[in-house]
Amino acid sequence: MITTSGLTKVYQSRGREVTALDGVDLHVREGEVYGVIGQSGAGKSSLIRCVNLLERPTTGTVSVDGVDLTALAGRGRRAGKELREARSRIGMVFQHFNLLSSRTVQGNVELPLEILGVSGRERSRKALELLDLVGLADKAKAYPTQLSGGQKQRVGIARALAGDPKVLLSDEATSALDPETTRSILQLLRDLNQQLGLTVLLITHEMDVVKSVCDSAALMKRGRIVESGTVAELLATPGSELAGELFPVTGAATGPDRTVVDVTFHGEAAAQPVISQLSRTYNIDISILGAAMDTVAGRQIGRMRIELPGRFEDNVVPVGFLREQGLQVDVVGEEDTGAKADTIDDELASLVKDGAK
Ligand SMILES: Nc1ncnc2c1ncn2[C@@H]1O[C@H](COP(=O)(O)OP(=O)(O)OP(=O)(O)O)[C@@H](O)[C@H]1O
Repeated sequence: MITTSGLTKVYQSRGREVTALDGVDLHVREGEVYGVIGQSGAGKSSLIRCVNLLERPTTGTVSVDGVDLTALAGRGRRAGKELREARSRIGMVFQHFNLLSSRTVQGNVELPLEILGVSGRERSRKALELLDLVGLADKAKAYPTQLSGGQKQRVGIARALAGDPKVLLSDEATSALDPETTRSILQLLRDLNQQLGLTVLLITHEMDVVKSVCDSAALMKRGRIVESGTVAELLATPGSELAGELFPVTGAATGPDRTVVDVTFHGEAAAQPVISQLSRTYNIDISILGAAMDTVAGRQIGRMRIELPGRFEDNVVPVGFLREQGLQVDVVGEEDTGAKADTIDDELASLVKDGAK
């Protein structure tokens, strides 16, 4: 739904060049909620502003719903109209809401419809329908100053939906809100994503935002995307910084001759009682050193750091059992996990053969 290829943005600032985007390739699938996370100055705002061409990229292309927006830009009056039309199908939600204080709530939602030339009656019908959708049907005649931050953002979202967009861009939409209001706005974005099939690209500096609503995420640093994928893919990537931050687990071995293992659960495996099965099958005591279980984008997912008695060599079979259950297992402190994994497979194979004999 959204693709950027080799996107760069270089600003000229007081006689020197600032590279805000340095070759960004982004792929957002239709119907997903995609989060771009990064620290201040990483280039997130520049990226989102280049996606709807509020900011013209220095090089590279942006296409949204199959339309190459960069090709539409700067081709005289007619192309300008095409670009405006394409933009009207991309909704945008801002951190500070950007509502007009002189207009009522309904008037704010009607504004983009006025620009699109929609008739008065139809504008009013559409605005009231959208206000109902975001849970503000009773605030149509209120003014922005009479609303809470969360309500203002709901108006901002209703306004962003006025042009029936297929894509919603969210620029730190919850950064100015308290945690509870943040949750309700994120839930609204998720509901709209599901009810309307809306594709949502959001930028944030808060990992909790990614955790609670995103299907996929990308980590930005110094104008580049350094990691990206679905949450499940990220969790399955050993050493992924995003996965580590989404599911931080800590805890050190409680003594010598212990094996510490990080187990990541997702998909069907998350619902199975694997730890108790492991304990019963091999008659071993298992200590949980740390855990982070959560529902991410509606799926149960998590990570647990457990400790098994004995050295790694003594735990080859239990570790193999966990892997057989479809879990991702990383042995903490084992340097060459790839080689170890092969060793485990070989040893398991020979154990199975021995058993058959
Ligand atoms: N209009 C501009 N002129 C000059 N430099 C700019 C401009 N806009 C952004 N920059 C610079 O580009 C870099 C990336 O900024 P950007 O706002 O995209 O990052 P960000 O990740 O969104 O940060 P924040 O979360 O603080 O908004 C920064 O070094 C910033 O100073």
